[in-house]
Amino acid sequence: MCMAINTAKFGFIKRDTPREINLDPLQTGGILTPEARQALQEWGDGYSVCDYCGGALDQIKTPPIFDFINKALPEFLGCDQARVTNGAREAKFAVMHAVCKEGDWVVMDGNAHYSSLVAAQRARLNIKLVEKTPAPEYKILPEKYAEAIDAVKRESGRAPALALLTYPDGSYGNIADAKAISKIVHDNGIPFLVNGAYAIGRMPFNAKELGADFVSGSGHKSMASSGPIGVLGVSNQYAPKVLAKSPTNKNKEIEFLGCTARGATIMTMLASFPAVYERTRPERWQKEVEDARWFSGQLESLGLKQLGDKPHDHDLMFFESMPFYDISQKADRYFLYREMKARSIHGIKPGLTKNFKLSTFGVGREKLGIVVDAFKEILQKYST
Ligand SMILES: Cc1ncc(COP(=O)(O)O)c(C=O)c1O
Repeated sequence: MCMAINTAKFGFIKRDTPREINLDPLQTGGILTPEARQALQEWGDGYSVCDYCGGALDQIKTPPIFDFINKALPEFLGCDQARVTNGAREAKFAVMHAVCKEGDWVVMDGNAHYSSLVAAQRARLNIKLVEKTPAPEYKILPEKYAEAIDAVKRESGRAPALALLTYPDGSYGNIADAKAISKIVHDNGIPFLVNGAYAIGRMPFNAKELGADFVSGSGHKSMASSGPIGVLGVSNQYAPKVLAKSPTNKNKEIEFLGCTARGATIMTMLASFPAVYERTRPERWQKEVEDARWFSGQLESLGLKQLGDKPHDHDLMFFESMPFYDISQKADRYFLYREMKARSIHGIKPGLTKNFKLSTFGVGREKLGIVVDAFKEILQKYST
């Protein structure tokens, strides 16, 4: 018998997260520009971008998706060709699936995001993680790629089919020497994928300068876009494999199942692109780095400890926060979340007190000062 579905809890739902100040690493670079917010409303109907379809997403001339994907995006990424995907993970999977075969090995940094591992597993690859240095730095050193490649050769009798670097990584915001890693990887005849989910759209980034054959980026994480959307850059050398077309449906690229971000997501990316392009200029990024370093110094003066690269070169930072952990032993583990929420500051996960990640991207010195004061007030309140 068919039961009637109770729909009472669905329909329009207001988001109640206080967002006066947002420090959530997953969100700071994805906050929409006013133009993207407008685009969301304008292009929100299903396949809205397909009014004048040219047979494939990247061929649509009106709106100017063709120009974005085939002209602006390759230039922005510093690579020969580009596509949009449904996320950084889909870009990584497309590369792995196209250039590796089942049972091959992929070498990736020990700070790699879970989505890199899952993408490799979905492509039925074996994974060798490149060792990181111990706490508190957790650095990825180029020579460790050589060691991991040699280990794969020894254990499997063949070279890895792909190497991946997370640039920067999503835990500590560490920026490894991609150029040096690229040289080692290429000297071993291995193609190189740089996952720039936290770089592309935030900071200056150029695939060719880093020595990458492929790059992946995340629109919802770093390009002020409504998710899910990502970007993929590929060199001409590997484009025939990654962008191969279907023998039956000649317009459709196999790795993207024909078309990817075909609606409001791509239109928010286009809408934000002028602002995103501007914010990645070196002088703008330098200000972000200075803000991050200032914030790190302020928190350290309160007894917290920033792990990872120091001085830090990115807005994503990991803090060990023992003073808050000590308070949680007397109060409860949600006290910090509650106190921050009461001040309309979002970003520290509920229940975390011993350590947490934060991002200062786009927050600005004034609001970062408010956050520092909030931490001070909370420490004082519970010390009495
Ligand atoms: C370093 C890194 N890469 C990739 C991803 C996944 O990005 P996407 O959601 O665009 O697939 C994340 C998500 O947190 C990440 O931290």
